[in-house]
Amino acid sequence: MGVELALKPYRRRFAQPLQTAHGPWMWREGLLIRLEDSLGRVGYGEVAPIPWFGSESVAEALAFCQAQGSEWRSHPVPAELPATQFGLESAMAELAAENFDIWQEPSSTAICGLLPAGERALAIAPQRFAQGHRTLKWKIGVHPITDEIHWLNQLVQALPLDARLRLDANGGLSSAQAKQWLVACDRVNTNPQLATIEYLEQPLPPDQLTEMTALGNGYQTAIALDESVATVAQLENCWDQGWRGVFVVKPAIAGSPQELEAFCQKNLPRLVFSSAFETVIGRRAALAIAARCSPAPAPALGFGTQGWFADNWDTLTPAELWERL
Ligand SMILES: O=C(O)CCC(=O)C1=CC=C[C@@H](O)[C@@H]1C(=O)O
Ligand SMILES: [Mg+2]
Repeated sequence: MGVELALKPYRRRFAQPLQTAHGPWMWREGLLIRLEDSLGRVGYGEVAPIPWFGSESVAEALAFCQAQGSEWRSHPVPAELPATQFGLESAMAELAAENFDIWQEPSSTAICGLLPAGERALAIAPQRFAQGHRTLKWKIGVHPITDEIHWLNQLVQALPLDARLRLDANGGLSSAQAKQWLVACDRVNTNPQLATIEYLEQPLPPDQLTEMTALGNGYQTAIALDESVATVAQLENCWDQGWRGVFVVKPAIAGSPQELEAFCQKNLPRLVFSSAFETVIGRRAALAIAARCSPAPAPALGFGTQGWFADNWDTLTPAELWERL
């Protein structure tokens, strides 16, 4: 059965640059995939790489897909192209599914609201709460640590008691700064009058797993790995090295969805699913994986990424988005 593959690269601009310890992110580049079989069934997929997390670039994904031509199904996607593995496998899964369009976007209470880095988080947090989010995520390691810890203390004073806060350092802290942050987090988490800090995400670079394990054992506040576990291979490696803290998983850059689901079902890890700032096409596939891998009660989904771009693509269906490009 012939399956035709069509590709559409895209670029979309953040309304405001996303500030993280990796630096400002202004443009999200990606690649949409459309498959159609001889029966007229269609499947969409998305390649949404994050090269600074270790994935391939859009150019590498495009070169691979174009080089395959009509033979694209006869060659396995190399492990070095995890975002391409996700995109192609998701598109094939949708093509084979009876009807992918029974789609239900999760409610805001099930989604973690994303706050801008810096002091602006103080003004945006109430808006996220008003939108229904009860878990919020704040990027740290962007401004001087004394300023950020000062803003943290203001933020938790302003949040309702049932709020949960995730702090994401994107591997940008030194060991001393990570300890400074964990002291500040434990001070909040031992005060029953304040909101809870759910975890400190990727405090150190991925090559410092031993230090992060020690931090996890030395403080009350949990540590989550993100950049350390970007692919299924890295998930398995950290698991095999004994990591039992939180695993933040971005399905769009993790590689094969089937392999990811197998890892989840085999090990039942403490998982938080996270967006790669993909479009509706990648989002639906990633959230479908999260739904299959997250036993209730699941932690809030790290998919508060809609509305961060300067376009209206988040309001479109996959077919409408494909036609728009
Ligand atoms: O995880 C979330 O809640 C939202 C997604 C998110 O924070 C990220 C997506 C992609 C790259 C990073 O800037 C960032 C992260 O590090 O988790
Ligand atoms: Mg992160």
